[in-house]
Parts: sequence; C-alpha cells; structure tokens
Amino acid sequence: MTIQKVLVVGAGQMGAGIAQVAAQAGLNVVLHDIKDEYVNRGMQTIARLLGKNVEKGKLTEAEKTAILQNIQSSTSLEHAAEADFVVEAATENMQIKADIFRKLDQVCQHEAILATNTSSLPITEIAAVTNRPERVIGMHFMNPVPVMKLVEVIRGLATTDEVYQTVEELAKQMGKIPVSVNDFPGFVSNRILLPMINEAIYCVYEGVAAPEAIDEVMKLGMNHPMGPLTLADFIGLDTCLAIMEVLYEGFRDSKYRPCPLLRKYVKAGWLGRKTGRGFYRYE
Ligand SMILES: CC(=O)CC(=O)SCCNC(=O)CCNC(=O)[C@H](O)C(C)(C)COP(=O)(O)OP(=O)(O)OC[C@H]1O[C@@H](n2cnc3c(N)ncnc32)[C@H](O)[C@@H]1OP(=O)(O)O
Ligand SMILES: NC(=O)C1=CN([C@@H]2O[C@H](COP(=O)(O)OP(=O)(O)OC[C@H]3O[C@@H](n4cnc5c(N)ncnc54)[C@H](OP(=O)(O)O)[C@@H]3O)[C@@H](O)[C@H]2O)C=CC1
Repeated sequence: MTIQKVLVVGAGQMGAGIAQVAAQAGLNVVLHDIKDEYVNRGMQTIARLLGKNVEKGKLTEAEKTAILQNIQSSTSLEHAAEADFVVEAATENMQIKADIFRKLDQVCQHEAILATNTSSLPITEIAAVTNRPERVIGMHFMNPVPVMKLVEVIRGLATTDEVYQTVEELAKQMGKIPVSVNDFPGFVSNRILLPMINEAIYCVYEGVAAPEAIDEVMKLGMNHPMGPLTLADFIGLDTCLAIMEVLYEGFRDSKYRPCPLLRKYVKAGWLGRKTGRGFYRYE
C-alpha cells in the first residue's frame, strides 16, 4: 500500500517531529491537536527547526517553504476521513488513546492504517477498541524525531503482514531505520532505558549525588550523549512516570516501581523542559 496522506494526532514534541519528517519525505500531512494553541506551537517548532537547517545550508528557503506547505493544521478529527495513514502521538494515557482510536475507527476509510507512537502501552489493547485490529500497529519514533534514526515497529496480535510492511517502508521513506519488536510493556527501548532513568532518580532521592554529578558520571563514564536526568527532563517527567507505571503494572515486578520523587515532581507540575522545570530549570 502506498501512503500519501498522513494525519498526526497530537502536536506535542513527538507529533510535531513526526509531522516534520513525514512532510520532508514528501507526504501530505495534517497535524491535529485539541486546541489551536497547541497546533500552532507544533507548527512554529517545525518552522523554527527547518529555519535552522536553512541557516546551516542543509535546506534552501524554497525547500523549507515546500515542506511547510505539505503540512496543514487541524483541531477536528473529521480530517481523519481523508488520511490513508494515521499516527497518534497524544499524551501517554490508555484512556486518551482508546478514545482517539474509537473515534478514528469511525471516521477513517476502511483501508486506513492506524498507528500509535505510544512509548509503552499494549498495541493489542489499543487495537481492540477498534473494528480493524488487523490495521493497527505501533510505530515508535525516538526523540528528537528529526535526529534519531530508530523506529520500533510493534505488531498487535492481529496486525497483518501487509500493514507491517507498509509501516516498515514508510519509516524508511522518512529516513528512519525500522526495528521489529514484540508487544510487551515498554517494548525494548523503554524497558531498558526507563529503569535506568528511574534508578538515576532514586540516586537523587537517596542523596547518592546531586543531579549534575549523576549526569556527569553517565556522560563522562559511559559516553551517553545526555545524562539520565537531563534526558528525563527532555522526554517529559509525566511521560517517564506513565512508562514506569505501565512497566510496573504490566510485569507486576517491584523492580519497576516508580521512584516517589518522580511522582512528586509530576504532581508539582515539574514535567521537565516542557514546563520549564524538572531536575533542572529552563528559561
Ligand atoms: C521516551 C521514548 O519513548 C523513547 C525516546 O525517545 S527516549 C529518548 C531517546 N533520545 C535520546 O536518548 C537523545 C539523547 N541525546 C542525544 O542524542 C543528543 O544530545 C542530541 C541529538 C539530542 C543533541 O545532540 P548534541 O550533539 O548534544 O547537540 P547539537 O550539536 O546541538 O545537535 C546535534 C544535531 O541535532 C539537532 N538537534 C538537537 N536537538 C534537537 C531537537 N530537539 N530537535 C531537532 N533537532 C535537534 C541539532 O540541530 C544538530 O543538527 P545538525 O547535525 O544538523 O547540526
Ligand atoms: N517524549 C518522548 O521522548 C517520547 C514520547 N513518545 C510518546 O509520544 C506521545 C506524545 O508524547 P510527547 O509528544 O512527548 O507529549 P507532549 O505532552 O509533548 O504532547 C502530547 C500532545 O497531545 C495532546 N493531546 C492530549 N490529548 C489529546 C487528544 N485527545 N487529541 C489530540 N491531542 C491530544 C496534548 O495536548 P495537552 O497539552 O492539552 O494535553 C499535547 O499537545 C506519548 O504517547 C509518548 O509516550 C514516544 C517517544 C518519545
């Protein structure tokens, strides 16, 4: 199946990134969120990043304009009727995603593929709220989307080979490298990454070292490009907590218990970079 029209649901950091790489790949994109304010913020992020690429000489002004013209904004899910491919990148919450998929299933054409960028939630459970579980799949991009090469591709129980192959091809068309992963909580990426981040938060909680020292240890000692606390702030502490909850509930193993300090920060609204404060402060 050849994809031409893509709807991205959720215009946060991931949705904006996915819309950008899809538009750069020549696809026709609609970027959707619940409020104009959020869609506009997503569009501005894309324009800013493309502008930087023009400054660096990686894009011409005309190419930037053409990419931006490939993206329309939307606050109505009725636009889903025109799409042959949907990627959902809304908040990491099963209730929110289930509501979106129920609605998409009603509005979308019968052959449309519904993908989710969930970081951890079961694809099979999301697929089960639709009448087309065979056309639902996980397409998990990494943050920042324009930079990171990986896309984890996760089949639900009913996903067909044709849908899997279409997503694999689409990921390649977007300049990404797809890797097949099975449907377990957190898949591979976050089953490994998030317990490390959670352990770094325990190190702060228990006073093992200051956040800066913990990050320095992992950067200088293990050659990580970002320390785990900087990375947690970058991902979003709400998303980190949501992923840890999915791991904890999914495996019922105490090794995945979210650190109380992570819960406290999320309750305080300290969600990291996106709210200006997490383990660090941002302007
Ligand atoms: C939670 C999940 O479900 C899964 C996840 O995504 S987990 C998160 C996975 N991501 C990571 O682990 C990222 C770790 N960090 C890194 O790899 C690097 O710090 C980084 C790529 C983000 C920045 O790299 P850096 O070398 O420190 O900085 P910098 O030189 O400024 O940037 C390198 C390039 O990335 C670009 N870049 C940096 N941040 C960016 C952003 N937020 N959006 C788009 N592009 C960005 C820069 O423009 C630059 O591009 P050029 O090569 O074209 O000049
Ligand atoms: N952050 C990361 O590093 C990564 C995140 N992901 C996954 O991507 C998804 C999005 O994460 P991220 O972009 O970081 O989160 P953000 O908080 O940046 O963005 C989520 C966006 O979805 C919007 N939203 C919430 N409910 C709905 C809805 N019903 N319909 C449409 N939009 C909605 C939010 O609006 P509002 O602000 O009003 O709630 C917000 O604009 C999550 O599933 C996350 O797990 C995957 C890979 C990496």
